[in-house]
Amino acid sequence: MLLGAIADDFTGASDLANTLAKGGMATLQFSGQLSGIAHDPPACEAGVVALKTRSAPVSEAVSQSLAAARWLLDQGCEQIIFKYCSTFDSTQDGNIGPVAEALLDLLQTDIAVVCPAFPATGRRVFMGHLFVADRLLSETGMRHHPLTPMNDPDIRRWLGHQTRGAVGSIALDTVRAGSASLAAAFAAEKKAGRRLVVTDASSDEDLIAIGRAVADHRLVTGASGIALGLPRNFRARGKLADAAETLPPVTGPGVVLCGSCSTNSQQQVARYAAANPSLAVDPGALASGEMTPEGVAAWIAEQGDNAPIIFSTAAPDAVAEAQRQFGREAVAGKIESFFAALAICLADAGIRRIVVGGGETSGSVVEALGLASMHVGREIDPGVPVLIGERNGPLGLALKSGNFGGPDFFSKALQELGRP
Ligand SMILES: Nc1ncnc2c1ncn2[C@@H]1O[C@H](COP(=O)(O)OP(=O)(O)O)[C@@H](O)[C@H]1O
Ligand SMILES: O=C(O)[C@@H](O)C(=O)COP(=O)(O)O
Repeated sequence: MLLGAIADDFTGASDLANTLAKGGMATLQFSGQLSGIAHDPPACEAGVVALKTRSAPVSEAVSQSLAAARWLLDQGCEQIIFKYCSTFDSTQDGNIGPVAEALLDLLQTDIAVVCPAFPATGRRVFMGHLFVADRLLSETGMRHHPLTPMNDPDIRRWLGHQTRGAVGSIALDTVRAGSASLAAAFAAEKKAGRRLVVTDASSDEDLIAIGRAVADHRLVTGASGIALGLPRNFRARGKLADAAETLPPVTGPGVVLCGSCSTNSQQQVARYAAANPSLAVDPGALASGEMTPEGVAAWIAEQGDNAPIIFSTAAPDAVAEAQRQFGREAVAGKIESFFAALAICLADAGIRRIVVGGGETSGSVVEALGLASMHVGREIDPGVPVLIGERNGPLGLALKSGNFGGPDFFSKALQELGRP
């Protein structure tokens, strides 16, 4: 393993794994529970460890990230990526800053880029501010996120709340001024003691230039865009086999599970539910025991050939009401546990294709299914690849970030999982 990554959620991990695989690296996605694979992981050039630490307490996020990093170093990784969300999902108390600083300490290094840009999905950083399409982050649906509402688009300031040390920055003009200028800017930040450097990027070319500039950095942090330029650094050193991997199609019954409440997911759910069997998860019915995973699995078994969708997706006022009634973490946990238990019932009853909406939701589902490692296949929509794991035979998954995917994503993903 040459390049190791730690992702703070599962959709983020598959987004990054997709970029590395498209860049020509033989890539595997591992689940955070490393105990099952620790001694004998399947061979790969890039390994992405998916954690569920985005909304975990800071100390847990740090300790799990360090454990994953140590494991990746033991596998021989020369560089570590810390992958967080392209909308920088976090609170003022963490977790991006504390994890990044702990990784700098572990790797005994004094500099790391911070760049959440992912232009293919409209995320750009300019003058330290994060934009989603033509809006500042704080003016998008991310201000209503159930767990990490993002109200400040200035990544330098937001990260500054989370870190012990001062945060540096490099502007787009410098990124575009050529590799010598960029290298000098990183050197200047390092000399000034600013270890985490928010770096502007607006295009794939910017990200490739940054990738070249950080070839010798032990730690790289960002969204999946930051990995665009990294595979070529290893290729230039003659380290990649460049062997094409094609995955077999996964046929068999399918299901869509969506726990994301993003604006995008709301539209995708409405579109899919209009043409397929659908069931809304009611937090109150979960709390009272009226709705159970077994009951819903039985309902799914009665549906016809069209893959049903089960969703807790709701508009911000309904989410706020459920949170007021049950508590923010409690209701999220209840819904995640429900999807996790449901996924087990379904995978053991013959479902072979599972499309999941939402990062936290995906983490619960994949961890519950006990999928230690997954192969990365073709891209379905920007940032979302086909994944294949093993549970009673091949199991095809697509883990969709709340904000990703076109309006017909769910039908497209089910089709792509089954396509040769
Ligand atoms: N109706 C709801 N009310 C309250 N919380 C919800 C509801 N539906 C989902 N959630 C919780 O909101 C969180 C959504 O996060 P996630 O799955 O990561 O989606 P996204 O990818 O959009 O961020 C999960 O913890 C989920 O359990
Ligand atoms: O970088 C991104 O936007 C995604 O890879 C990501 O992290 C997804 O997180 P969720 O939106 O919570 O699924």
